[in-house]
Amino acid sequence: MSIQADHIRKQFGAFSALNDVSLQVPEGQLVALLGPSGSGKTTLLRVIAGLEIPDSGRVSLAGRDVTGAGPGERGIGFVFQHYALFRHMTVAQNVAFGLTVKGRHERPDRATIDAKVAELLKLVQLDWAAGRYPTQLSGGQRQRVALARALAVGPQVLLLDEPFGALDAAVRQELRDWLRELHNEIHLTSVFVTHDQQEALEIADQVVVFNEGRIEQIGTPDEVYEHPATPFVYRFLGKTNVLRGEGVLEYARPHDIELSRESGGDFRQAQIRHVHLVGSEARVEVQDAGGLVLSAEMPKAQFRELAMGTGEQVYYRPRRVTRYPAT
Ligand SMILES: Nc1ncnc2c1ncn2[C@@H]1O[C@H](COP(=O)(O)OP(=O)(O)OP(=O)(O)O)[C@@H](O)[C@H]1O
Repeated sequence: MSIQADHIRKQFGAFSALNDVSLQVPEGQLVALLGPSGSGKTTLLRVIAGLEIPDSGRVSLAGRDVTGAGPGERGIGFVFQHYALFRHMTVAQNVAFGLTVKGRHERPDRATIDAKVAELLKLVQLDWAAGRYPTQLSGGQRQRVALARALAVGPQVLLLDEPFGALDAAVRQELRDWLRELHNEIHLTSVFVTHDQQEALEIADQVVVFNEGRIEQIGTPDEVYEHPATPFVYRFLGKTNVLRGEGVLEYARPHDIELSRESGGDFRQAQIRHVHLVGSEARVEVQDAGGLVLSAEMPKAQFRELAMGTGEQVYYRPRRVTRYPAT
């Protein structure tokens, strides 16, 4: 089911949480709402879900205006950061919950529910855990149960609010890859909120970048990363070297700062201030004669070839510079 939000405004008292936000999610896409804390991502998700009524604007699902419809009438599944599983129910009972509480006429029979639960647990790779209780599972496993539970009622749209926010880095990465694969399999129109750039860039079809209740840019991960529309998007999506901060703004990514032992061409002289070796990367901080401090990143092997260390003279050149008019 496609989602369309048109000119949404939402105030909380004098505070403008959403300020004329418009967004289109084509059927079957996985879209990330990305932005700093308080920028309005969750509010938009709640407006789409019908948990929050916008002051003005329109929400349509599959072309049908649902602005005034309650959450129950929208065919939406939810997964939140804090997996609200029922502790006294097994995994299978948790997944079955949405089906068992349906009205008598809509409720499938027991055998159909059992078959659906088995199918969903297989989908989230937890068929072995059907009889366990939530406390006997890891955080990542619980989040997969929450997802299976959301899918059980056959939603047309899935909304995820920081679904992996409470988990540690390795589990996050694993669930991220897994969610992308799951999405490739079931193609359910999905919107997820995150403040993690990497997460958005890695798994979304489209990334929507929020800032202070407005959308700064919408594009594929490659579009927003390679061609950030505004200085805010550039800075939010990765480490930024500010080559010039007045008049015209000039930014460069650390991996676009080239270092050399040799002078010449457009290389400028600098001194190495720090070297951090992190995993397979070398992060090198240099300071040039004008006092400008820059961060350069390269594969460790490449840095070793330079055979240089802290305090030594080096030459640098930004390979790629992005310019914005100063506002
Ligand atoms: N019910 C409410 N009453 C008053 N203010 C609210 C309410 N809900 C949200 N806000 C405010 O609206 C702003 C946007 O909140 P929202 O939750 O949409 O941000 P977010 O981008 O999802 O941030 P986070 O990543 O921290 O969840 C915040 O400043 C928040 O304090």
